[in-house]
Amino acid sequence: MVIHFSKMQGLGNDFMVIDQITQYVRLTPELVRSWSDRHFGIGFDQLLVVEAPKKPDIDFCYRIFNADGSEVNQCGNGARCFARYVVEKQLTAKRKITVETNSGVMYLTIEKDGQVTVNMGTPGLNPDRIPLLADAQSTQYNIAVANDVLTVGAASMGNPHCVLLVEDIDSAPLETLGPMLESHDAFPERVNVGFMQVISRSHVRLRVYERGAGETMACGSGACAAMVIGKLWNMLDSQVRVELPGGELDIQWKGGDNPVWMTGPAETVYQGTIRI
Ligand SMILES: N[C@@H](CCC[C@H](N)C(=O)O)C(=O)O
Repeated sequence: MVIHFSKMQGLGNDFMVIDQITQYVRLTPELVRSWSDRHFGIGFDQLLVVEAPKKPDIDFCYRIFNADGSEVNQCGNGARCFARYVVEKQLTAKRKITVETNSGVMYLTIEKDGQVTVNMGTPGLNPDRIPLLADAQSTQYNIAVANDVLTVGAASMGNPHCVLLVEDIDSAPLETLGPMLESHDAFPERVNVGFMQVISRSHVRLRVYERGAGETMACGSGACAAMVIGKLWNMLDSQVRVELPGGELDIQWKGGDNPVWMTGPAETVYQGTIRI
């Protein structure tokens, strides 16, 4: 059987995208891992799957798998690629697209310049929603890691994130702390780990060690979570430029129950087929 796919990227966070409307493949963690392998497979951080809507008022269902084969509920850079994919593949002619993920509904808008704006929804700050094992909601949590206690912020953007403030992201101990925090007992569903350097109230630098994928060139939901946490720490304004190794995102959040808005690029790298 031959599967048609697109290879896409948003700020270097790269994806294999498949359409499960006009073709069908039974996805298993083993198959996803074999495709994600950068030496023996196609190579990607996440697999994005386009499915037919299950409800009225929804255009598509959007499923996400990490490189390690785990299925997750959110991918911000992926959402921008998803919007470009369904239009390029002529699955819709709409420029405003409503998609349903396992964690809720997302609204994607393709701008005139080709960038995509995503309504990422309201951040979840309650520990149960993140999920994080903590007695009460707080803007800062102390986590014991390797004979040290780290102070982190935590939020759900549909997926779990924790964020550490660092002086310089280039020298941040991402390779050691990233995996330790990713699978720390305090985060029962594991966590994406952001290292944020605040440059000014409207500009941060960020590196993210992603759950199930390791360090990526950019993490859209991680950029949103970092902005939310930086604003809760009163270090950031409502509109912030988040600079990641792969490029920049514009993130807006007015606080409270307002949604987080993310704008950035998305691009098809090539289209291909693979036999399974
Ligand atoms: N790269 C993504 C996030 C992908 C999922 C994440 N690794 C998780 O496990 O939650 C983004 O751009 O948001």
